Amino acid sequence: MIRLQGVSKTFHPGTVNQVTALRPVTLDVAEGDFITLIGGNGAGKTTLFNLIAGSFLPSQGSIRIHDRDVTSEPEYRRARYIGRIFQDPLLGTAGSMTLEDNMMICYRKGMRGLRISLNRERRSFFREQLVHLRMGLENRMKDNVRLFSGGQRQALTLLMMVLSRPDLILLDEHTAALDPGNADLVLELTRRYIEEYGLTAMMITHNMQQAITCGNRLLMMDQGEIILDLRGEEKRNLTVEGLVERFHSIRHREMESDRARLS
Ligand SMILES: Nc1ncnc2c1ncn2[C@@H]1O[C@H](COP(=O)(O)OP(=O)(O)OP(=O)(O)O)[C@@H](O)[C@H]1O
Repeated sequence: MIRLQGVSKTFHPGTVNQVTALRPVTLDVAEGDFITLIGGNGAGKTTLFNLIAGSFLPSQGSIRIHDRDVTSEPEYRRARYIGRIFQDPLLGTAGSMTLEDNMMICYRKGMRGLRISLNRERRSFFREQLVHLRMGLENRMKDNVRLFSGGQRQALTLLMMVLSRPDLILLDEHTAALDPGNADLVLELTRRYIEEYGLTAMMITHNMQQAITCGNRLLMMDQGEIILDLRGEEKRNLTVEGLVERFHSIRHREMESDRARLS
């Protein structure tokens, strides 16, 4: 479904500020893959997401999605079929609009631009979807979203993204800014939606246990390279200690200081 061929990114090339954020990466993502992505600070995870989402152009290489070369397609066009959720729960919803209007925008996007309006039938469909969040939001459809908590907004962002029926979802530490209760809830919803709708997803996390338990494939990055790509039995049998050892045997050094945070 996605093919990155020799994709790299160097910022400020030829200057004293030159940074190689991503060394040439070749990666195939299959339809229905749920990939967890881990790695220390500055490993290149967000850069990889930015390149897939089209936030900037690669220095080298090509990106194909559904067999179409999208290497130079701008971000706003890719946003039609790529959904992205960030750490900041305020980014995914429009705070000054009502909950039902927020949902309608995404629903319309999922209908690929069909001119549809918010009627009784759709309101009741939205209400039904909100009941599944178990946050009581089905009774607050006329409230402005800015009144909601971070956890409620992130759960809503997730639901709205599903309504927009993206081909690929990019989750950039989307539970990291939430309190533990809400983080668990949003993660559980994420897993449920991905499974129920057969979504293709990539999720950056700093939590190694989460990376091991979620998804069907795990990538580990370090210094702009993908150093591990595990799936199937190999992924299922992973432990946090095993992963730390794999890192050590590949890189011949300890995992950086955030090892505690990683585990
Ligand atoms: N726009 C930019 N300009 C210059 N350097 C950048 C830019 N974006 C990222 N970098 C650098 O590229 C490297 C990789 O950064 P990236 O954000 O992809 O890492 P990451 O794995 O997501 O890290 P973290 O877990 O800390 O968010 C870092 O050295 C970073 O400082």
